[in-house]
Amino acid sequence: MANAAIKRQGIRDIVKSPLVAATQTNWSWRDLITLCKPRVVVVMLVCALVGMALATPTLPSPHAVVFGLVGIGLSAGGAAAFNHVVDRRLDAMMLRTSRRPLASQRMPTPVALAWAALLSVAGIGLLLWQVNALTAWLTLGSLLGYALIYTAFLKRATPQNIVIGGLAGAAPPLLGWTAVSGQLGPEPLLLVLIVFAWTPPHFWALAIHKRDEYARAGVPMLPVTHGEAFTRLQVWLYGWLTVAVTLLPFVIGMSGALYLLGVMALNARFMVWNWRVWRGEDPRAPLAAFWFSIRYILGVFGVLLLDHYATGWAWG
Ligand code: HEM
Ligand SMILES: CC(C)=CCC/C(C)=C/CC/C(C)=C/COP(=O)(O)OP(=O)(O)O
Repeated sequence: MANAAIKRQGIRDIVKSPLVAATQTNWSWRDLITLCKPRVVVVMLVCALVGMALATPTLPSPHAVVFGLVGIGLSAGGAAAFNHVVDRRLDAMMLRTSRRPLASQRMPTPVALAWAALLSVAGIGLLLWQVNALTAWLTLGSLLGYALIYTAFLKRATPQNIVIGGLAGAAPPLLGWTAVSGQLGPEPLLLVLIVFAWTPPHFWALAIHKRDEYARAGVPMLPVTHGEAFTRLQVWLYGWLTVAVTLLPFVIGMSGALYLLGVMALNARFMVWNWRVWRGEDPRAPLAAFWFSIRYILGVFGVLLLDHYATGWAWG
């Protein structure tokens, strides 16, 4: 009886082998959207839009805004789809990611690969054709930075993976800025620095909550390699770094008093959550801090935008 069960299991394994799975077609069009990590990309596009607005004292040209956002969005979606392809086996080992189209084997890998390539070529091509070469090459750098350097190498190699890889995710405000102005400058680099400093508290809060899953899958995230207490301290310290960096737009005169007030209120709540993570007394704090971090980054870019136009109108 036991032998028969083992045989049936074996047959199930053969049926589910990668070769057979590659011919499965029970995926839907919605899976193509899932591959793009749409909610992450939308927040990135908000950051890019703020970069566009801040690049000029007047309103940015609708042409640069529309083609810039579509090009950056397609490229980021393509990068995310490549991440699903590269990580498909790893994603299958973690509950949070196991239902993804490739991890669950409901979509053949070549379909996802073709989709990732199509989005990426369309995105970079559109930026080259309708926006400018600088934005196209910087976007390509971010795409490769996330899809290749972070996903295929850093993620599996070092607990500093998200710190270094965070540079690719932090690029959108700079991409928005160059799409409108065609040039680099200290201001857009400061916007990148804000997202860059925010990434560790954003991600490590979640990684603390998902520590056991990462450990089982063998991914060297900081709570796995250096323990939970050390990671909680890092969330607290990078939280302070983020606070310091978010004050710089006011310090260098890029943003006004409205920004300062807004960002101080956001920083206070952000640090309350990071403090709760650091203390480690509330087991729900890391996940709550992770979700707040998303509202926080939207809030920071929201007040940057509000301040830019409010100050502009006040000056007439
Ligand atoms: C290397 C840098 C980053 C890492 C490692 C990271 C990691 C993660 C992870 C693991 C999740 C959970 C995803 C899920 O369960 O579906 C997540 C969610 C999220 N991240 Fe990040 N992130 C990074 C950068 C960013 C950036 C730059 C932004 C936007 C500016 C961002 C915005 C979001 C949003 C909006 C969500 C929620 C998605 C949802 O609701 O499903 N992340 N991040
Ligand atoms: C062109 C451009 C702007 C590119 C940026 C691309 C992009 C969508 C970056 C997202 C950052 C992110 C969610 C990382 C998590 O990856 P993970 O693999 O560690 O998380 P997972 O386990 O949820 O897949």
